[in-house]
Amino acid sequence: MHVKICGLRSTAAVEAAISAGASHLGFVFFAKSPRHLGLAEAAPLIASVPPGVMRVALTVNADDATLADIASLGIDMFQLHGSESPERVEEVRRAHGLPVMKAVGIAGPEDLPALAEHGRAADLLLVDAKPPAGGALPGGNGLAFDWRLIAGRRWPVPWMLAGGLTPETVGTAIRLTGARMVDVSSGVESAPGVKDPARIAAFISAARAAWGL
Ligand SMILES: O=C(O)c1ccccc1N[C@@H]1O[C@H](COP(=O)(O)O)[C@@H](O)[C@H]1O
Repeated sequence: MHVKICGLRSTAAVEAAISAGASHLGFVFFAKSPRHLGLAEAAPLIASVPPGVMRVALTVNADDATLADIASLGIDMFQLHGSESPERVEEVRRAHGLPVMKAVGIAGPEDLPALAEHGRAADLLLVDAKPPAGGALPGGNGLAFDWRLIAGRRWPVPWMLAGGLTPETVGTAIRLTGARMVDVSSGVESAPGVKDPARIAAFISAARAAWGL
């Protein structure tokens, strides 16, 4: 069961995600996001995560000094959510010795080749909706894409489905795409950056039901 709850900013939200059974917790290091954490805010949250739950640091086109500072907090994986090339993904994996999940935005069939390209460099793909042109955030917009575009497709590495998922839609998304891993941020919030424990529990329960667990 692989469910990532992203954009956690408080102890209560971290505890809610863990008690609901999340496998991955995401922490956002991107100043323009309502979910952004500074290093000092993130440190105690990351330290409170029990062994066995993956601590994922989301960054957007970050440089190596920034990535090193974040890695020093004790994370398990980077989620690169900017316009990083496959070469940059490979460089980050080597420089920081951590697995990398690369987000790829999908709006139409023309976006699908990027998944195969990044699948040759990343450890994991995050198949997300493409952000609106000129939008402030490259993700976390609560936008879904047409899941039929990826139905039955496979890539060289494992992949996680994201983009506008909610407790109400995640079951259909899993059934249509065959996703074995899902990721959510705004769909389990009561306001931007404020996680709702009841929606976190409902999301994980709906995903489990779709997987027959
Ligand atoms: O959550 C953010 O603020 C964010 C900022 C910059 C890049 C990515 C971000 N979030 C990620 O986007 C996807 C989809 O989010 P949503 O469920 O549609 O809100 C998710 O993986 C978040 O990790």
